[in-house]
Amino acid sequence: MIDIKSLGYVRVESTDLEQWRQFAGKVLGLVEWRGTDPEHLYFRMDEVSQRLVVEPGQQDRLAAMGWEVADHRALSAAVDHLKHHGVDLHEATPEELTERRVEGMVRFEDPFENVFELFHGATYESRPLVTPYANRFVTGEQGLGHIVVPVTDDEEALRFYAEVLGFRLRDSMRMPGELVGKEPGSTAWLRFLGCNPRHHSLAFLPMPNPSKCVHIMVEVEELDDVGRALERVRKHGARLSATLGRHMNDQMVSFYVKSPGGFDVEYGTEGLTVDDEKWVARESTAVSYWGHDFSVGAH
Ligand SMILES: Cc1ccc(O)c(O)c1CC[C@@H]1C(=O)CC[C@]2(C)C(=O)CC[C@@H]12
Ligand SMILES: [Fe+2]
Repeated sequence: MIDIKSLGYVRVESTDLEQWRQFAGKVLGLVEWRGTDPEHLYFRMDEVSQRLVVEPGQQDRLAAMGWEVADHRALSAAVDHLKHHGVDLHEATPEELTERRVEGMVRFEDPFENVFELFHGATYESRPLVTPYANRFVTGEQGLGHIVVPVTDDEEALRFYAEVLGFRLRDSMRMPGELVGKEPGSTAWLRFLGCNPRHHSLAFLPMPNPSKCVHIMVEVEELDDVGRALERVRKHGARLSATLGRHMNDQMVSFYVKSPGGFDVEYGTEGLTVDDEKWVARESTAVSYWGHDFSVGAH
């Protein structure tokens, strides 16, 4: 069994760390924090020592997603389960553990070369977080937000994430197959999966993406925090990918902005929380109730 509790951290590879420093701090309102590698950038969103890590690299892309499990027993049960399913595992080196400030970690790839890290025992800080714009992030048992990854086979993706990793299906959206290179008239599925009360922590889009990420979403407590962030997007000349809108499936009010990583960051509030005992997975028939004009991202 794998019992993933939440999306714990995101690691990004960057050709220009200064751009990420400005974007994460000034646009998103994250708090830069000292970490073990002076060449890396570390950002806090809450008490956890590092929620976003930016490492220098040859490309601008997602490096890894960190998924948190409860403790050492949960991690070793997950390792047994993954081995049983034939997943190739890399055990963290002592250096990797030190740099991530976690007690245990294993890394593996899904069938589409998306990099997953399962970890336990992250450090957390005594110093309360003071964000630059007094924005407060919704984290806790809901984790840092959600992530949408690219896949090339929507059936295999659902099998792997639900049957092997234990995510629960929360919602689906139908896309015309020809949009993603399948035969005309066929269907491709966009799936939204959860592992805690957050409506979705992981979603996939059946379309390849060189940045290895479609977007990550961070949630703030107040609509005013979203509005202020939208003003900072303009002020700092960041590119909007979609206008403000309210999603149908998780009812989140959000906008999308281009990050220096080549993928978007969705910045939202009022996301739906669900109870697995009562939840029924359905098919949403629109991206949004209103807004979310993605055509602004084309220019
Ligand atoms: C549809 C939806 C529901 C909840 C979300 O948090 C969410 O991000 C989305 C949109 C997902 C997706 C995207 O991010 C890139 C552009 C996409 C592929 C579309 O053109 C439709 C759905 C969009
Ligand atoms: Fe999203």
